[in-house]
Amino acid sequence: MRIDVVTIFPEYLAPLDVSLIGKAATAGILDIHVHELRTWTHDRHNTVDDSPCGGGPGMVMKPEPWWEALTALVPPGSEDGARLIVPTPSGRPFTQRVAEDLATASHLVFAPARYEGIDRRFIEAAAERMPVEELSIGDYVLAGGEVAVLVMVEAVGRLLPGVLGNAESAKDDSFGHSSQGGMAGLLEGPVYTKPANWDGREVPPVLLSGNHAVIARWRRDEALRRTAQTRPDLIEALDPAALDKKDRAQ
Ligand SMILES: COC(=O)c1ccnc(N)c1
Repeated sequence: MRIDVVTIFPEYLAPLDVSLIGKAATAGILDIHVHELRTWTHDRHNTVDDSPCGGGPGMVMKPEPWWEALTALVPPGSEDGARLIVPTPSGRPFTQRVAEDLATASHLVFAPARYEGIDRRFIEAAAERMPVEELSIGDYVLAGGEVAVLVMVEAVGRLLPGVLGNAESAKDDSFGHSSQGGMAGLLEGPVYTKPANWDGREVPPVLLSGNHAVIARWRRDEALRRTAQTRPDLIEALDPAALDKKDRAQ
């Protein structure tokens, strides 16, 4: 997968060079390129923004530099498999399922905006050439979309084959939200490791029983319990077929 990020703060994306995403890039699984938006400006001040039409506070990012950047990174005729991702608080929620969908793309271009956002006409023109996803990482406003790009690249990148070692395989995501396996759509329950007794607190005996069927049932019950307590909306969203009769009895 090729990833292009266009930003006026390239240094914000430096963390992409470390940890698993950095390893994936080194291994050639991810081909990540960060670009300075001002590369595609031509005036003396490298202007990327201007005052909002119709008045109002702040500044709006001009469409021209973004359009030139997108055209350079996705030349006409090479749109197949390319998707433009625009991080914005007014986008649809970025979820594990969205990450799994984006992981199927061959080319992602991220357009993190600063200020009050990007002139709408850029989004509309881009949507005539390739799928455009306006995505939010949560219900809060950031100074810029770069942090959201880091979140999305990590969530998507870790799903690509070969990025995670077997030990951390994404198909058994241990922090919930995986849409695979028996925990599909549930939050993960509590996890434990050695010692069996710490601070006078015992590991649940079932986990030491060696009975894998009973352990799997206990883990699913705990996942259901935590999901019902923390995110009852996820229970509502569950496919009824995914709940067996024991679940329904709960
Ligand atoms: C400027 O971008 C944001 O403020 C932003 C982007 C993505 N998700 C959010 N919740 C905020």
